[in-house]
Amino acid sequence: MIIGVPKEIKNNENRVGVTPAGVMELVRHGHTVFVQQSAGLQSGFEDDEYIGAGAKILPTIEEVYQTAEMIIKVKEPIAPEYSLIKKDQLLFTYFHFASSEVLTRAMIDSGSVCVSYETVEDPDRSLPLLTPMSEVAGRMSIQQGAKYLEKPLKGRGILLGGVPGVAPAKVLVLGGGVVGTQAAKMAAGMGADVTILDISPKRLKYLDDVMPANVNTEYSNEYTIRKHIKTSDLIVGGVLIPGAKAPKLITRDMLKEMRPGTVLVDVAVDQGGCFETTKPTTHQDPVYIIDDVVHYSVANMPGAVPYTSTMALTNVTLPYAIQLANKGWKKACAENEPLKKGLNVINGDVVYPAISEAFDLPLKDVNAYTSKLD
Ligand SMILES: NC(=O)C1=CN([C@@H]2O[C@H](COP(=O)(O)OP(=O)(O)OC[C@H]3O[C@@H](n4cnc5c(N)ncnc54)[C@H](O)[C@@H]3O)[C@@H](O)[C@H]2O)C=CC1
Ligand SMILES: CC(=O)C(=O)O
Ligand SMILES: [Mg+2]
Repeated sequence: MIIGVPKEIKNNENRVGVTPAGVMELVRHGHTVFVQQSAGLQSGFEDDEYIGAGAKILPTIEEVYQTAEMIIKVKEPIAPEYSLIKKDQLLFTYFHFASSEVLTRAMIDSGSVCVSYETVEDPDRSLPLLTPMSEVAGRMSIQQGAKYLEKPLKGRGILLGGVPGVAPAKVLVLGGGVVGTQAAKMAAGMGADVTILDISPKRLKYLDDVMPANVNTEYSNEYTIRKHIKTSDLIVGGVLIPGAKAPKLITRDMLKEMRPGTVLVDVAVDQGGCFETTKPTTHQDPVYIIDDVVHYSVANMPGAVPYTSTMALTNVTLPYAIQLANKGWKKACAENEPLKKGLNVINGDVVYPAISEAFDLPLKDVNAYTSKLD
């Protein structure tokens, strides 16, 4: 198969879809890989390293999309990329469709086949291609939160760990999945007083067993959220209903209950955000303030630490990319149930229920495609 790896063009998106090691594996399986010039530079990979691994370099993004049967990238295509996508082209990347009707309709209109990293789902309901980036973003949420709590950056001016004789900051984590667990671990390590809320009793039990003594767990509901926000200094949003719009757990009126300088980090922004006042921001301009509450809602947090993130992402995506390239998407998905869950849009049809629900679009049975092998 002819594979294309474009350079990411989203603001401060410094990751790349395939590393030179990944190129070498794909080439070894008999595929041809075209990498856009300087696509890996921000992640520490020079063009020469890709050439050494067997890639061919193309100077422009247009040529990459024009040449490739399958595109492997990191973030969802943004407006300037829409017209580059060809009918029947296979796109393997994050899409987060439920947060953008414009993107959903653009991919429907393109006639392409969209396999979303974030909805590939193992039988235990874990999301293997989202997990490493959630680990990065969860850890980063505390780093960013601690920074924006500083007074010159308009935060409350409190140190997460406090000092001897002065109480630490309170950190509230909504959702105890991958993001929430990593956030809680980091905040606890810095000495904060941490509370994790989740709706899964099984998850709460697990967290209670593994977390240190300065982390408490509570069942998530509006009552508990309203109680905690009054005294929390940093609130991290990490809830997820796979493929769907995030539930709005903190509503606009609740901001008035918070103390001035409270910091909200909405990691769930890529699925629409779990705070009503969330709107996506960029690494260039990451925060805004409403009712004296600082909002941080960067939709591609791992893009700021590409040395860590590109390796972590491609470690997990490559085995699936190889299957897609070796067998073609129909056979690969027919033979691999977790990968089949990644199919979101096929040749103009939405095949993932939560996306059809989000925008009231007709849903086509994915098996209508994968059971008919050419
Ligand atoms: N902004 C960014 O750069 C990044 C964003 N993300 C996003 O972070 C979000 C979380 O991802 P993961 O932690 O991997 O998901 P996950 O599936 O591991 O965890 C989600 C947790 O939310 C819980 N939950 C669901 N409804 C809830 C409610 N009403 N109250 C409390 N908890 C609730 C679930 O029980 C689950 O434990 C996703 O939207 C993901 O796309 C992930 C990586 C980077
Ligand atoms: C998951 C996601 O949105 C990211 O890694 O940017
Ligand atoms: Mg207020």
